[in-house]
Parts: sequence; structure tokens; C-alpha cells
Amino acid sequence: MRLSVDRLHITLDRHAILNGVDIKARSGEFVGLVGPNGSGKSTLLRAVYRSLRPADGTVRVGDDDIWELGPRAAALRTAAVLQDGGDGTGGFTVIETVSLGRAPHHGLLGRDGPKDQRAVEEAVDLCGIRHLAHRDHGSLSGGERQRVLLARALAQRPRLLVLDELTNHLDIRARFELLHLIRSTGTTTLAVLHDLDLAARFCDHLVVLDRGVAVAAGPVLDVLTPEILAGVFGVAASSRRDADGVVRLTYAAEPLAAVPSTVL
Ligand SMILES: Nc1ncnc2c1ncn2[C@@H]1O[C@H](COP(=O)(O)OP(=O)(O)OP(=O)(O)O)[C@@H](O)[C@H]1O
Repeated sequence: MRLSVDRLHITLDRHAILNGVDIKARSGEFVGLVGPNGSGKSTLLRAVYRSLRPADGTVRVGDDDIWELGPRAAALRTAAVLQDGGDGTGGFTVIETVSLGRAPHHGLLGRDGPKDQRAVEEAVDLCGIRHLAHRDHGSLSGGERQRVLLARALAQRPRLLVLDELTNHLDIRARFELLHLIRSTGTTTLAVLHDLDLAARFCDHLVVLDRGVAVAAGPVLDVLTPEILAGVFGVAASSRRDADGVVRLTYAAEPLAAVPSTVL
């Protein structure tokens, strides 16, 4: 289902954090949100998964403005996997944690039916965590926990998946596996990724955020230009599409002495 973020403004403690950001994702697209530390990526995601109400602007999933929906109706549309998974699922087994993804479908006091169990089992297998099913979620490694939280999000069967640095704790093979897996589900995805090589490899489109403003958006090669890489990220670098179809970046040995402010 398509995502449309329009003219999003967010103010925290009287500081403008986002200044009129637009993001579009067509149904099934994987859009990467990139930008330096503190540029507003996580704040933007919070508005999208209905955790932080924007001062102005709209977030639509399909035709629905998610800030006009109740929390449960919004959770039927959008699932989020957040940085470091610090969300208090210690004390639950892995299978119980994944089952929490079904809560929006039947309310917290409802019982899982066959459809819920099927969704949970499928997500467990898809994410390769069957062998962990009866472990305490809190006892898992960082990478294992991320897999479980992704399984919980997929069990939710969302129309939009929001990922905040999902790949933080993952080894290189697991990064590739999970990003391939997410793409294979065909779910519209908005993902914050710090690793520009991964972003270039897996995303249909990128949005570059710099100091709360979307300074570039579009296909990967149009966005990861030497000017943007220098002006926003402070590195001398270039990108190209290789014969195998993968976009790769090449960086100079040293970062630039100062980040030029030519982009804004
Ligand atoms: N409650 C708050 N009051 C004031 N400023 C805040 C508050 N919460 C966050 N900020 C600031 O908002 C800015 C954007 O933060 P955000 O976490 O969205 O950035 P980010 O792009 O996700 O960064 P990172 O890549 O480091 O995770 C930062 O400068 C942060 O310090």
C-alpha cells in the first residue's frame, strides 16, 4: 500500500526538528531514509508509526491519514521494528513475542485463532528463528532479537513496514538475508539505514535528510551524487552501477576537512 508523507513539521522542546518533509513510496516499494546523525530520521519514523504527533502535515497509508485513526486501526496498517529493540519483551518467549504482532487483529484480551497461529508460524519460519522459539526473548543476542522483532512485525501482516536501523546488530550475511527477505514479502517499506552501501543495494528510492529537511529524493544513483555525499555526509565519494546491476560507492581515504554547506 502506498505511503504519502506531506509537509511534515515536528517541533520538540521548541526546536524545529523536521521542516516540511515529503516522502512518497508506491505500493511495494522499499524506500531508504538516510542522513547524518541527528538529521531527524528517527523522529520522522515516529510520526509515521504514530508515536509522535506532528505539529503540521499528514502521514497517509493508502487513503488513510494515520493520525486520524485510532492506535489499533493504525497498527493494522503499520508495523515498526525499532533501533536495538528496547521495548520490554524480556520475560516473553520468542513465540510469545512474535504472537504479540497479532494483537491489533483481535485486541489485547482476545485469543489467537487459526489464522493468527498461521501468521505467527509463517513469520517464525520466514525469519529463521524456529530453533529459538522457546527461548526467553531477553536472553537472545542483539542479532537474534532483531530477527524476532522483524518476525513480530511480519506476523502483524502490515501494509507498511517501518524499520529503524534494523541491521545494526546483524553480521553481513544476516543483513543481506533479512533485507532480501523483507523485499520478498512485497510490503511497502520505509527504512532508516546508516550503511549507504546497503541502502544503495536494496532500496528502490532514497530520501536524504539533512538538518530536518529532505535535500534529495529519488533513484539511488540520482541521489548519491558526489555533491550530496560531500555536502551532507562530509565524505569524498562517488557511486556507480556495476555490470551485475548493484550500485556501489567508492570513498576517498580521508573524510573531507569540513562539511560544505552547499546542499541546502
Ligand atoms: N525531546 C527532544 N527535545 C529536543 N531535541 C530533541 C528531542 N528528541 C530529539 N531531539 C533532537 O532532534 C534531532 C533529531 O533526532 P533524531 O533521533 O530524529 O535523529 P537521527 O537522524 O535519527 O539521528 P541518528 O542517526 O543519530 O540516530 C537531534 O538533534 C536530537 O538531539
